[in-house]
Amino acid sequence: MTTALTVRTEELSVRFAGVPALDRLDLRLAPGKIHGLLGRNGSGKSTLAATLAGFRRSDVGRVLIEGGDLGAAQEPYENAVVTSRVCLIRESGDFPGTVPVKHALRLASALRPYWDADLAGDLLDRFEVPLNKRIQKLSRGKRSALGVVVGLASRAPLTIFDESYLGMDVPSRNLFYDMLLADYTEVPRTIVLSTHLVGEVSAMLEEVVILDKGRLVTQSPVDALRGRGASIVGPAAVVDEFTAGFTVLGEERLGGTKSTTVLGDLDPALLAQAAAAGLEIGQVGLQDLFVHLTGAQS
Ligand SMILES: Nc1ncnc2c1ncn2[C@@H]1O[C@H](COP(=O)(O)OP(=O)(O)OP(=O)(O)O)[C@@H](O)[C@H]1O
Repeated sequence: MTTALTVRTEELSVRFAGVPALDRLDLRLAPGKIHGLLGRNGSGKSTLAATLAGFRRSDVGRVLIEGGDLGAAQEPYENAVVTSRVCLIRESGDFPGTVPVKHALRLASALRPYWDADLAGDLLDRFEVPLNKRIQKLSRGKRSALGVVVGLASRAPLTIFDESYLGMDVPSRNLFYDMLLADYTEVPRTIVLSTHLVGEVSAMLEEVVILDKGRLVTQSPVDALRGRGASIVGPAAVVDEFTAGFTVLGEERLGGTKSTTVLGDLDPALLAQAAAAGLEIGQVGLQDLFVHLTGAQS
């Protein structure tokens, strides 16, 4: 049984040729949760993932990892005790291309103190990754699946998937999400899913970190974030009247019925007024909030 790790960053900045990819980030990733690391292309997700995993050094500020069998806070960079407990899976795979899959698995099992060989075998079967094929001969999707197998079977107390599953087709991604949830329930650990496919992963996430141009836009439990908006459904004219004055995130129409997504708190008096007017109030989708907060186009 592994013990989940806590991650903190203090004023974390990483620059490339003087240009900040991460700009003074103060974060805390609570242990034993599934965190979404969300941001548009170039927002700094991969840089943050690599810095948390100790692949990259910070220019200013620091990353601290603590809890579990690590105890007191330690920095991951050039720290083998920490990095053996942190598994970062990137889309590139980071595997040597010339060796067969089974060699890569042997290497992973030697490096990972919580490796579960039975789980690795089961996942390889489910994703149909051939053991004897050289990694460079695998299709992009199967290479991604190998990354996912290693990431899950490592059972690392901090596991980060940096868009590692994007090369997989939809059925394989759905299998990944199912296997991740099942194994996380059995062996809770701190999971970070970096993605811009917000709609696909939103049901799994407990907390989100949203980055934009290297800056922290928000860090929040998903429910609290969803509570920052609402969808109002009902006859179009009534919806329009009710939502006048709110910031509108999106609108959809089906015949005379309209659904408008708004930002802002709806207090109990307003909710009662909406119900009396025959309107239905629902939760706002994470994707809509993400688009609004980052100025992205859906
Ligand atoms: N090795 C590098 N050298 C120079 N600039 C880099 C390097 N890696 C990242 N950057 C820059 O840092 C910024 C953040 O990039 P990063 O890859 O972390 O973003 P991302 O959110 O993961 O993007 P994507 O979703 O497109 O993968 C970008 O402006 C990128 O061009």
